[in-house]
Amino acid sequence: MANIVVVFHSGYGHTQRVAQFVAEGAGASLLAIDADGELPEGGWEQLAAADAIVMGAPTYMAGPSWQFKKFADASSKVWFSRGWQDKLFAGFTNSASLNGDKGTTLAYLQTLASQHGGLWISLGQLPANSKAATRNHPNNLGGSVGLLVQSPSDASVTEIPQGDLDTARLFGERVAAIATRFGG
Ligand SMILES: Cc1cc2nc3c(=O)[nH]c(=O)nc-3n(C[C@H](O)[C@H](O)[C@H](O)COP(=O)(O)O)c2cc1C
Repeated sequence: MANIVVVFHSGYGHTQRVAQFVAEGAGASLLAIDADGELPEGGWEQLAAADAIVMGAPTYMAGPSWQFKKFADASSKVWFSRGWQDKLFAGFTNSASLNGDKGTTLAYLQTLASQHGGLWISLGQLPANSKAATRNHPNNLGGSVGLLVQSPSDASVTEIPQGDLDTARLFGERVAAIATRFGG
């Protein structure tokens, strides 16, 4: 079975719930970036051993949270030694608005993976964008580069639209299937 790590930051718990669904689908371990932008002890070693790294962050002001960015900046040490070269990568973001400029966060995550010499796994799901489509349908937000999730601004962590959570689980399954194909 492939060794997949979901590394994420979540300020208020919503992105953490999404990370749990991705991890469930992928059979992955969760690695949380804390409120100071730090990994727990052994976190960097866990990432070094991973076949695939799924990166997740909430969208704050049109980009990843500063805690995620601190993690990304700290990964420059790994970048320099090409430690993540040819690993599989994927990414997700969550924000309050339907759009909310999530695209810039995903583009950032994809670019970060590319700086590390990684291979990017896209979402791989058709959008549910017909008149009949609802927020209960997978990929109702129409992502392609990665997973998009909306947590309405007044929603508790248990009120994230089910279709987005289903999208997250399916995305995790895709990452696992591809990692296995790559020999993970
Ligand atoms: C500082 C800050 C900036 C935010 N900026 C955006 C934004 O640009 N677009 C958006 O749709 N939501 C924005 N939000 C809403 C969050 O993305 C949303 O509440 C998300 O669910 C938070 O995830 P978390 O609970 O994992 O921290 C912002 C929230 C905060 C605290």
